[in-house]
Amino acid sequence: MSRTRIKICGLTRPQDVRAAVDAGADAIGFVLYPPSPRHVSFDQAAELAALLPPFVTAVGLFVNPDPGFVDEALRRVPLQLLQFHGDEAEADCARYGRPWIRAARVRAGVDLLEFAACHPGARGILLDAFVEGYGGGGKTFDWSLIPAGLDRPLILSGGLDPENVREAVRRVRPWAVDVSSGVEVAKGIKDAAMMAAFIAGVRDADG
Ligand SMILES: O=C(O)c1ccccc1NCC(=O)[C@H](O)[C@H](O)COP(=O)(O)O
Repeated sequence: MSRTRIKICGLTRPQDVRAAVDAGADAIGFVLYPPSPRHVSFDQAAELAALLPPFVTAVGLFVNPDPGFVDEALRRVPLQLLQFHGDEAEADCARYGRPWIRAARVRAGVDLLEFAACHPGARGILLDAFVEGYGGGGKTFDWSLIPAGLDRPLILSGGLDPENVREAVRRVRPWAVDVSSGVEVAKGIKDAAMMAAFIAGVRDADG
């Protein structure tokens, strides 16, 4: 069984990027969505992404972006993966010719298999809670709503933290987990000990 990959999202400080990498994160998410309190500018994101060693993925996070905004981000920030977290259709994501993951905000009545079918080009589907402001809400969703038979990597997100991540991994067995609020002392300010505890919990659940 392959180990669960780990994305930590919403980093804004170099020391937090270094701590996340040292703790074993596989991917680092940069919020390129100005309304978010975790938003970073292209220059900030470029500085932070430059700290990533080989084999740690820089993820650019967008919410319903104008195409020109993403084009400029791709010119100025060394991103290996795009994450679309709004209401984007397949074509809105595919137009950049870069690998992407597509977030689904989960609540009762959302057909996740249909959602995935509407996003055939997405490398993975990130399942997040349905929160105000699109994401980063620190809220879990009912994991029993996750259907069997998703045809590509599932990234479990939404309200994960060092205390619940073992149960999350053991129950859902996702390809990856994603966390933001659960390893923070304030929005955008990550805590090294909390990140290390989160990753240790994932490794513990992987066995
Ligand atoms: O992090 C944000 O501020 C954010 C704002 C708007 C859309 C998405 C956002 N984050 C996307 C992520 O991938 C978060 O890690 C995910 O929503 C989980 O957040 P949390 O529940 O706080 O762990």
